[in-house]
Amino acid sequence: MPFSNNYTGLAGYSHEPGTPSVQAGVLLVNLGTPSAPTARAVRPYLAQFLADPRVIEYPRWLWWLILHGVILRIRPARSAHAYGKVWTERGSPLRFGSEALASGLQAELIRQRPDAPIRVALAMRYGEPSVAHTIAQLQREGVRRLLVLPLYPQYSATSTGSVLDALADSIKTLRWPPELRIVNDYHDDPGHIEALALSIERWWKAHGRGEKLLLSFHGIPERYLHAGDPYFCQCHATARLLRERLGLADDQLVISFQSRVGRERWLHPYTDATVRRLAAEGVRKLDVACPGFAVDCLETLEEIAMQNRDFFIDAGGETLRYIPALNDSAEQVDSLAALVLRHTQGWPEFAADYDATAARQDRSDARQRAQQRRDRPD
Ligand SMILES: C=CC1=C(C)c2cc3[nH]c(cc4nc(cc5[nH]c(cc1n2)c(C)c5CCC(=O)O)C(CCC(=O)O)=C4C)c(C)c3C=C
Ligand SMILES: [Fe+2]
Ligand SMILES: [Fe+2]
Repeated sequence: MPFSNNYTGLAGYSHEPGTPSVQAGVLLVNLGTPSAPTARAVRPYLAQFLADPRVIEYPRWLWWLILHGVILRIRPARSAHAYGKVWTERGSPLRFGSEALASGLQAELIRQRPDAPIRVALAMRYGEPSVAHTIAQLQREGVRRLLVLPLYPQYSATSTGSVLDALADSIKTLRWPPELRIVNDYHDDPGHIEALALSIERWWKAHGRGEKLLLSFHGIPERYLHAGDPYFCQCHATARLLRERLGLADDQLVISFQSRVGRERWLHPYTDATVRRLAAEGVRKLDVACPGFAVDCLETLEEIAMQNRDFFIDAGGETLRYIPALNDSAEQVDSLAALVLRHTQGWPEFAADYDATAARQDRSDARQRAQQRRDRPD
């Protein structure tokens, strides 16, 4: 199957056989998204997502019955309708946003390290291109050291932990896996906080400021917090650091959790209840940002910018303005490039005295010798 990421043809990387290979790679991983805004396409996506034991911690057989007996009969059509509202001619925002970010990061890493650039690839936890497929492709291109960077600033077992499962499964099928490093989270990375602050300030400069800033994070069942998931605390840490950096008073910034699924209690307070409460308390102009999402997606563009906007206005508010995710902005590209360079420090190709040109020649000679050995008739 051809490699489907459409930004792989960037300057500096030719994938023709016989060209010098790269040694270092970064694998960005995002959640994944359906291939079309139809119930037919949403169903297998939801089936894979919601069958993940990291996401739904219920007794397997009981959950299987509920998932296949109830949820997969109702939810695909409902979700497809929601996806239809945010779908564009470029496809799903999560997909093209993640691809644009990967492409921007690739260009920046080539700019910063022209002698030993790091190959950037994007995989999806659910759907295509899968983690396993993308790692196998990177290996064919000569990547021997790989930094895995899940696009989740805050660690949760349901999101980041699940990417680690996919990574572990992929490794099982490889005879000689690459050397691995993993970014567990970057919720308090100063460069990331600065990127968030700059992008919010840029937005305020263009549109003016609302009365309050609401930070809405994706929720998880509260039970997972009590079982030790650090996600809730990391969301609060991100929010506090951002509040301090923006110079906001305690009561100017509000935190809430969105996207609840099912009847169990999730992290509190809920976003829908919060926007209604703020309207009832007299807030007229509310700004909302979602710092837990690296790129915009259904949960920000439909749930916040449409659904919760309606809740706010129905409860007496005037305008709810959604401040876009970092997406492929220079702020995010720069902060992730810095993060990548920090996490790959000490890799031989980045040592000060490393001769990239000579090393490339060595590798290409070695590959040629290996090819000749393979071509030799036994
Ligand atoms: C911070 C990232 C995320 C966490 C944590 C997370 C937990 C989580 N999600 C569900 C169920 C659903 N999430 C859905 C969409 C969705 N979730 C995230 C991120 C996190 N989820 C993103 C980026 C998206 C958008 C995907 C897109 O295509 O744009 C959906 C699908 C949409 C729908 O049917 O509403 C479901 C379902 C659970 C149960 C959970 C933790 C237990
Ligand atoms: Fe989710
Ligand atoms: Fe949602």
